Amino acid sequence: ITVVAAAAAFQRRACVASAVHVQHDGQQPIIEIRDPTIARRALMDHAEAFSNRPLNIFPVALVSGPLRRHSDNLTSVPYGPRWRALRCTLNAAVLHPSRLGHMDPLRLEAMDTLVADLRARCGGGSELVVRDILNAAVFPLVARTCFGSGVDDGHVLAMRDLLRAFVLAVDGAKDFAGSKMAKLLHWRRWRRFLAFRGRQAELFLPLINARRNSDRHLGHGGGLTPYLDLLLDVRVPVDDDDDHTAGGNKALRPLTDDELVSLLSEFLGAGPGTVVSSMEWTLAHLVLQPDVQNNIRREVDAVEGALSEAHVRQMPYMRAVVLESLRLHPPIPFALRDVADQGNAAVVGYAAANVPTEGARAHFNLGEIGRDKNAWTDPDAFRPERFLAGGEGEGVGLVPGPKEIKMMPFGAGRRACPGGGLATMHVKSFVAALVREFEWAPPSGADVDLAELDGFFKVMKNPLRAHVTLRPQRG
Ligand code: HEM
Repeated sequence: ITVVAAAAAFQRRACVASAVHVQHDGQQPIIEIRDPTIARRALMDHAEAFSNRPLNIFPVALVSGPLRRHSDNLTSVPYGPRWRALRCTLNAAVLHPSRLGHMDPLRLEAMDTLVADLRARCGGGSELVVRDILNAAVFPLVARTCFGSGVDDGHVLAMRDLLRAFVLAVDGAKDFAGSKMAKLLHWRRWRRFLAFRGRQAELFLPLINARRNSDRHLGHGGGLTPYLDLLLDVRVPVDDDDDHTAGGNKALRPLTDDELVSLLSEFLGAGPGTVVSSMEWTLAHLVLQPDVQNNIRREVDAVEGALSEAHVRQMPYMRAVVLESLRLHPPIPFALRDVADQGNAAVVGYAAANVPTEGARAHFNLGEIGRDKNAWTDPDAFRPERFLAGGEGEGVGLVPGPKEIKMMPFGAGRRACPGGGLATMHVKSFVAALVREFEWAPPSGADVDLAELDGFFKVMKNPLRAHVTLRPQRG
């Protein structure tokens, strides 16, 4: 959640001409990188220097003072043994490719719920705004991946509402970032913002304690282990220092309640918003390009029965569509890094004497990087075919390898997003179900507006409205 929140705090900059742009946000210089070659040099060749995010990633600190480091999540923890332990835990839980199929029962249930909801709303055919409908299906899926399938609907709804309110508050927090005077002027909103932390704890701690006191090791039976269970079992180094760990001080401890709340809210914040944003952008392009929709339908209609992970994994055109959507509309606008010293600033191509860059942040502009005209022909066009065999994007994956960056919607280097496989599996599966059951067309007398809004997530400025019609029964 901190990654996406941070992105919200720093809106898209006006200057798009140069590959690197420096400005101050009132507190520290921000070096914005828009060029994939510079991004690769920093994140791959100088990975060591660009492996941490800024500590003060929110416009205001949620937990301040010495307590701050004690409530780290994976996004904020410095690169080191604790980061490694947390990242392995997340991978082991749900993100490892071998685990994606274990989520089929939960995902298929969520897809059925979504299809039933849309059927009920569209009748013979009707115009719908889809974002909230998508979110209503995706959020419970992510919440149950996190807390287990036993969490009741009321609790899921409360978490969803809290997260939604938090997103709005982060967008609003820009007004009081930075200055004490602004905090005084906006004190009501500032206090409300700080209260989120407490409300998250109130919602999560009963679930954490219930799980802690249950026989949670029984009954997974080779199925999906909730993320929370793994967090309760993990032990992290007491001393988060590579030298000490290597030197023998390998004392371990369980995670604190504060850390658990941070990690769980990171999971709930990272998943649904990004996935729904990506689904909405993808559907918008399908509405605009019926030929693309039909190509997907050919792959989807070839599947008999449930759209399992194994089936969806075998759909090259669908994969290409989702990659193209992420290239053009990365749901998180920026990847952030610390630029600890002047030397690191030189790596990204900026070390001018007139702006001290010591202690700066690097903002990798993911949208601009994905539309680089040296990497792509006609970079602003939605053309999934580029990712098929023989296309200029053949071999491009979710996260770039060390040699070349052509797009990086999930970031790059050591701190790249570990959730890409899971997220794209969700997007592909839901879109497959929606294209199988419904025809998607523009609303009558209106067009689809592809304008972007860089808020907490990069979303459609005007939420997608589509004419949705139930397809005739097949076979
Ligand atoms: C379409 C969906 C998603 C997009 C576009 C996305 C994008 C990103 C980006 C751009 C970053 C920063 C990478 C960097 O700094 O190089 C990131 C980090 C992260 N994401 Fe995602 N993400 C998505 C879904 C998810 C999901 C589903 C999860 C977890 C369930 C997740 C968990 C994380 C975590 C934990 C980090 C921090 C990793 C670290 O610092 O080691 N993300 N994500």
